[in-house]
Amino acid sequence: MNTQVNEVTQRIIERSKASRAAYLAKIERARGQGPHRGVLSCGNLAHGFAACNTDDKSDLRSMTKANIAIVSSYNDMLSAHQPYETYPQIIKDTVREVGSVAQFAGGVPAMCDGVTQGNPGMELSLMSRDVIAQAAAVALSHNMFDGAMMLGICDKIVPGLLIGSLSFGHLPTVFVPAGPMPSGLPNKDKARVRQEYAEGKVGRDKLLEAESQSYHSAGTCTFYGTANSNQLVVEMMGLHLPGSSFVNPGTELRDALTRAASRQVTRLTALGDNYTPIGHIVDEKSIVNGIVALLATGGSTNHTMHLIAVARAAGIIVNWDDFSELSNAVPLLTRIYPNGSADINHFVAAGGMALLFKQLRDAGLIHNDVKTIVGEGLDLYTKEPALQDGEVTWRDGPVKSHDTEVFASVEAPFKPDGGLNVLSGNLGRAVIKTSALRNPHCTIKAPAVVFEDQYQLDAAFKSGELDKDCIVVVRFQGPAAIGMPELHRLTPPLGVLQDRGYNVALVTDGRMSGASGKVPAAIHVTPEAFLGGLLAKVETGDIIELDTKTGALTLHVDEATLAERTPAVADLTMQHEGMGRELFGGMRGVISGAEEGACTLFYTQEQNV
Ligand SMILES: O=C(O)C(=O)C[C@H](O)[C@H](O)COP(=O)(O)O
Ligand code: SF4
Repeated sequence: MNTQVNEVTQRIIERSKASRAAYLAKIERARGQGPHRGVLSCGNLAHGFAACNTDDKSDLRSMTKANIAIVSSYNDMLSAHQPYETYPQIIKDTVREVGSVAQFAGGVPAMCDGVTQGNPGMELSLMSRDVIAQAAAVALSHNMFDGAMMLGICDKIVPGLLIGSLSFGHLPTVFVPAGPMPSGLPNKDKARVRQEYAEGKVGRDKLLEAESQSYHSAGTCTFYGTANSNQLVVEMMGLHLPGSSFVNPGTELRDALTRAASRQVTRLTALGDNYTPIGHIVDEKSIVNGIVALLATGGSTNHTMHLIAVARAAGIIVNWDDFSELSNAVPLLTRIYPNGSADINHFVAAGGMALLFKQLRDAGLIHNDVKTIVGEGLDLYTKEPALQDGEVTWRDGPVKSHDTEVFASVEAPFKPDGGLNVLSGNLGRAVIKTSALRNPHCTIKAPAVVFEDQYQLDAAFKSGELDKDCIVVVRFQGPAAIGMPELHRLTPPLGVLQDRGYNVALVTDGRMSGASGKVPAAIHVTPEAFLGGLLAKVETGDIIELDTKTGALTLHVDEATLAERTPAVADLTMQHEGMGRELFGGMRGVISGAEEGACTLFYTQEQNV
């Protein structure tokens, strides 16, 4: 076992001792005896199966058959989630074939960050993760279930479903992916047309044509953003069937995997002799395994918040120093856009999850003494799924990369580290993803140009005000201010400045998308400007230093000058109304800082006294 990975793991175990023990005791209490519907009154039960057919009713009336909850984030807005429309019936039919019952317990909302990117709706996005967690809990609170299947893929949805299902950690829970769309216009070509549009070289028609060729059918978008990072992390944590993350939708293998997942969850309930609740699968070692895999592949920076919130839901306390130290120990093994030009389908063709598990396991970079939905340890995850007589079987996976331009090796990685750094200094703490940068490190010391919302930057860019070495500061974007939107729409103009040869970087208390990458960005700055962070005192022209070698994020203004400055105050009235934003004021009021996961769900009344 890699020494650094093990040291971080032991530190997390030690830090989480009390909270993890309390969590395990909680889920043991919840476990109860026999089917959970057994504690319901006749009235509760009758309501619970009133709409079922005769067979299901008699099965549910008897306490011998497992009842499986289906929680789905289906909607037509996310290309990734559209395939889920047909899954509940597939699951119900399969579960019935093996003598149990499945009920659609509830739906959860899902926002497409691609649709809302650069628009007011994006200010609901991060908080929607917590709404999804709550909606999953509402679904499971019927307490009719002995197991659950979670249907979710994209950015905030999988983290939300993980948090929600961990609050029912006594239930065996299987996550069910639907897979990426087939490859369309390469992401790099799409990004080039965007920059040409930002420069006024092409019109909307050309831009829309490129975007539509890139995002062209059902399935997850093919860049390695937060959605695909979710799949990889969830499988690494043993909550997917082996190799199921990236099988394309609408294929026979995809449906066979959904049927196999439906059978598998019925084998894990407390009614049998292989009880495996999600609260026992998600432990300190599986969380570390997820972070290691994220780092080894240059995954989404959003997980420096999501995985902290997910771990917290299982009584496990993780922080950015854990991410940073794991990043120092983990080599970068893949080049998938934005960290390269390949897409997620190319990653699969080069070796995919089976090869990733093999390489990380053989190098001792992940813990193999973990529980999964298919048993103890991760050896089965070095296999890959294939069809045999219409059903899925697993065969040995690749032992080496089929394309070393996309998938390298631990012996000869693309970078010796995972390309995720924590910066700190008088401006606070921030994260920066270097795996997608042209140079392995970012060292910039330049004058600040300060904006208080992302839309102000357009005019400055078009006027040429930014045609220089500069550090663009976009503040009052934090969780408490306006819900911490992704500022991914800044990538094309900042990319143009970079291509013009200027040394530019972004510093913000907002966040970027998993698909962002080429422009150095110190994001998630905490404390945020709205809550007294020094960002609020930065003035255009101040010198800021950002250095991933030293980890510095420094405002070079003397203390006396800063003491005389009055912090800027942003009028956020307009950002707090319209597009439903007025409904999220309570969440903004209790949301934790970025390093605590920017989460509203662990707020306790005691905090209010
Ligand atoms: O990371 C993910 O999974 C995403 O959903 C990506 C972003 O949120 C973008 O908004 C969608 O990518 P673009 O088409 O470049 O805007
Ligand atoms: S990957 Fe992102 S852009 Fe694509 S469907 Fe999912 S949320 Fe939308």
